[in-house]
Amino acid sequence: MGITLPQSFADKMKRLLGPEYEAFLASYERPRKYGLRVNGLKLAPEAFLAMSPLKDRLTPVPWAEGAFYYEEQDRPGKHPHYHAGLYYIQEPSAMVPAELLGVAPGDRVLDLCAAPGGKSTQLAAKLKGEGVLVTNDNARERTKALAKNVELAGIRNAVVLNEEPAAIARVFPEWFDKILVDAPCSGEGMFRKDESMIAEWEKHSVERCSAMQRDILKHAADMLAPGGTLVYSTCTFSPEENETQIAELLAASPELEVVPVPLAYGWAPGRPAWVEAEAAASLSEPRLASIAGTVRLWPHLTEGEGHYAAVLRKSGEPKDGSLDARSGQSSDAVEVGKLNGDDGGRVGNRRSDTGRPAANKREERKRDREQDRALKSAPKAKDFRSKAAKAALAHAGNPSDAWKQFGAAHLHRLAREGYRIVAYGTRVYLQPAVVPPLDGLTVVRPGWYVGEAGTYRFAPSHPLAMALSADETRMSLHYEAEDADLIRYLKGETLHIEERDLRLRGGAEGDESANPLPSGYVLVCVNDYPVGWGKYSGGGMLKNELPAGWRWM
Ligand SMILES: C[S@@+](CC[C@H](N)C(=O)[O-])C[C@H]1O[C@@H](n2cnc3c(N)ncnc32)[C@H](O)[C@@H]1O
Repeated sequence: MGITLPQSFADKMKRLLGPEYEAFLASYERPRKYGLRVNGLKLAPEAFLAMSPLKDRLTPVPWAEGAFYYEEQDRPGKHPHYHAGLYYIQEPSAMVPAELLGVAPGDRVLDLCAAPGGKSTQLAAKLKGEGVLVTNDNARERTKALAKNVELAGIRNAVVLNEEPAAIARVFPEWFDKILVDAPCSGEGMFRKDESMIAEWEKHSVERCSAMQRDILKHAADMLAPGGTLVYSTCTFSPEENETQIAELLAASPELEVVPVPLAYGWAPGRPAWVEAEAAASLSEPRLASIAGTVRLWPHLTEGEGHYAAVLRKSGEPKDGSLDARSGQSSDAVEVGKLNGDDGGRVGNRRSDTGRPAANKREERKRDREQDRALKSAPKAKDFRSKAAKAALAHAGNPSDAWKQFGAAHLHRLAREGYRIVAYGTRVYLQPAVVPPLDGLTVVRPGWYVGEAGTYRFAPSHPLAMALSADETRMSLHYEAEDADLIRYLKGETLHIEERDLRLRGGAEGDESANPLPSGYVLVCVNDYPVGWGKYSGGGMLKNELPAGWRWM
């Protein structure tokens, strides 16, 4: 066998599994499974299959919407479709918890232990842009990857936090319809996927993880609205982190009950008999037995790595009646706040985030300088903007106005209902209107980061580009995935374009005069899906606006 399991782990599994142990052990001889999940926020699985070079090599993961197994050599992370956020690479078993949560458009959803964001992107796709996703991780560094994945996936209705669950519970008591606790765990189910997890396991004991899980679950239960659903999941086998956690939660929260997971695809029932004695004694016989309704994914029985999941429901009816009724009113109110733990809407843009060698960064800076020089010497298009439009651009001071002016000039029928504009300094975000004040919380993203208001111009953000559709912009440029110019764009280079290739649309709110094109921001797309902004000022040269941290390396 390629993998050497820790002896104490092997002994424990042998004791737990009895005659099944040999089959379990044999699963370590088989290759791990690779999965990707099509981003339903951007396109349907059929549309993806119709254009993907992988189409004949993908086979469906039966338990997740738009999910497929791929082969190791396919390397889907190295393709323009990946840079357009058309799919997320995710281990197939890890897709189960978000499927079990039953999220529907309009729900208030919390992903409490979310980084790097695989399940958040899955949950957001189920919201279809309606309702809100609060996504959190208590590890500051990890929230950078979380925010970046939220933005790559084009999620508009997410708030990203970097907090302990107790602090979030103070702001959101009984507030969420759906909560996912994908808990930090000892990772025993991941030994085959990632051997470094074995060393991690030796560091993070089952006992230490159990204590963390108990604390997280307690606060999660406090944040669940009456009638709401909570899914608890781990990627470990140890009963202390699985069935025992659920037993303790049921004992502490009489209003929670297990919703049995239907068994299919080789999934196996949870094991009430494995609950530790003290926890078992604190439950009535039927409540203890109900833990059989939780689910175990064993690598020898199903096509994925080891996982555990439990679905729990809180008794009672949702407080304010229909979820739709609570979806919030649109508002133009501007809130000016300070971003705690601010990484400035530039997660992908900060040098320290890239983890790349200094030589690469020097090259990038050199390329940027060359690009600026080339653009300065290119012939300029006539500036057709009216005097009033130019004056309006020097808005000096109000970030909200700057955003609106940008919208009038560059966007086309962007729906804004259900969002409020929130300004943190000069940065502008659109926040789902139902979100309460986030005072006292470490906020990584208070909403959809749409751009930054400078004194004379509004710079649209990369996350704005990633969450738009081409139809919502006034100018877009479309490439096939194989086009060498597209790869050059993704590498940060200036492009030479034919003006006639720009696709133009009318002004926002019917205002065709705001900015007679072609001049200004262009949404660059692979097929119909955005990969970033370019800036066109005539002369056939498109300035590359892709932030350094988002480029193809
Ligand atoms: C299994 S990972 C989450 C994976 C993630 N759900 C995904 O699908 O990409 C568990 C996460 O919990 C975070 N975590 C650990 N303790 C936490 C706590 N007390 N509150 C919130 N998050 C915590 C860890 O930093 C880690 O990112």
